Amino acid sequence: MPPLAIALSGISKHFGPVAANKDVSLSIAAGSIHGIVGENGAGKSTLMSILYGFYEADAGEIRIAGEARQIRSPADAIAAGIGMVHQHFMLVETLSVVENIILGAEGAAWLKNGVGKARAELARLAQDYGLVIDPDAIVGDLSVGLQQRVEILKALYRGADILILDEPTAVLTPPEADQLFALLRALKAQGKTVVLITHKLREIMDVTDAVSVMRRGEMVAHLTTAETSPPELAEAMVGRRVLLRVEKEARRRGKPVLEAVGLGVRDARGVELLQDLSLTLHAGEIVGIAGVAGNGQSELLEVLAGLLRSSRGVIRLGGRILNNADRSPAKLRKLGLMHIPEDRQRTGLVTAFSAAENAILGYQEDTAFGTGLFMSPSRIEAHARTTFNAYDVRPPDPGLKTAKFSGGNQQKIVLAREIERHPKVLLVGQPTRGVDIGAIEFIHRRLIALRDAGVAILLVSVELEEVMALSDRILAMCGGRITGERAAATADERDLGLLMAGVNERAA
Ligand SMILES: Nc1ncnc2c1ncn2[C@@H]1O[C@H](COP(=O)(O)OP(=O)(O)OP(=O)(O)O)[C@@H](O)[C@H]1O
Repeated sequence: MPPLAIALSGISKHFGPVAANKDVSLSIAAGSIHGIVGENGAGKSTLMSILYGFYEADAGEIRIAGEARQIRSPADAIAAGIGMVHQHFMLVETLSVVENIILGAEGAAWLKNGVGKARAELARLAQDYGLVIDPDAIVGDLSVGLQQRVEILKALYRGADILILDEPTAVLTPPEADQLFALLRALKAQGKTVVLITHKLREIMDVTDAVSVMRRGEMVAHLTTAETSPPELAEAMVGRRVLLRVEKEARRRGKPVLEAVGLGVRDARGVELLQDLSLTLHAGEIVGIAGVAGNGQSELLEVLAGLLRSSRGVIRLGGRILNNADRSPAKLRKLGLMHIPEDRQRTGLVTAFSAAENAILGYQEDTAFGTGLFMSPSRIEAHARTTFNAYDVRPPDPGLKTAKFSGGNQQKIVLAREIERHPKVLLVGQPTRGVDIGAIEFIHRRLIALRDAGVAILLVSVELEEVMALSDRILAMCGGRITGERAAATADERDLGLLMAGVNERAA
């Protein structure tokens, strides 16, 4: 038997009435890449937070490299050789890479001699793992992929032998994800142990040696990756068979509903983020946007949703021209244009509010919930209970603060709110980010049902597979422009990849 890097036994953790971990045991071989999968709210992050000392377990034992350890704080975890890369990075954006890496590790002396030592160490790590990065770059100026690299370097700098990554690819573009996996393999080759939480079964199959499955707080399966398959994993996670592809029938689209002609958007410095962009959304169709993140897709959604002003161009909704003043999100909602924003934490939710309040955010003036001082808490709560049951939000507790829900369940609260308001036009950004596969299946079905009912849907997703599966038409974007259009039924990945890089072979 190879030595175990991590052996957890009998770990339990309650949050009030919620049993987030129930008598969980987990063994991870040293020098392996070990995946952890499970539905939203299954308890994956909680288990890893216990291992990293954010939470203390109610019961159970932690052994690291064979030795029983009390881990009461991240400092204890770091001392035990554990590093963690969180879903939301914990870097100081105004500091440089090297400053971030030594921050907290070197005490007050870092100003004088810490930097020199850290530079040498960074150069060594760059050499060993191909982790090239400019030590003097300001972290806030780096892409998300590079910021994640800084987090990994930070853990390695502190001597981590075990690296935990919580949904690391949720925020990465596909090429960045490939680079990350190359790095994880290099870490493994050097004898490090990697724990990877992800919802993407493709990633589990690609990169892990073994995988553990959690369901409703319990560990339900430990499998060798080479001996399992995505359908088997999906079934173990969800407790039923999951359809891993989208089923939709061809439909004839209706009249144009939303039209944009010659749209332009500039940032504060005058840089053009959208250039001369035109598109038409028809009733009963899903138009997908394919593009590498950062090529104007986010701005397109935001300008159509009234969150960003256009510098030029015309937007027509239901045949009527809307000027900038007509286009506040509240006015657009009244006209039947709903928006599921890409970033649930920043624009989708107020996480300090209760789940019931978030479930009506933006629609609080609906008289169904009472008016003004006479808002009806019982009606708001009943509304939340109904939608949470329909969308399987866990726990289905309207009074719980939204920050206390797992990421995927927060996403479901936003989706339910916008989808169930009977939109005419639905703008959707990253609908399944951080969402488990059972819920993805459900969300995809809801979107197809909306389209079949005549809703015009614009879909932005970094998952090209999702864009190809859901859309009727695909528009590729590069550099703030639309570089080509394809019917989804005949689109192929290579051709779309070229369009996303700005090359239109068919037009050439
Ligand atoms: N600080 C907290 N207070 C109250 N409840 C919590 C807290 N943290 C987690 N929970 C609850 O514990 C359960 C497990 O959550 P956890 O974040 O571990 O799930 P997860 O498997 O990581 O989910 P996801 O895939 O959506 O990230 C959920 O029901 C969640 O609402």
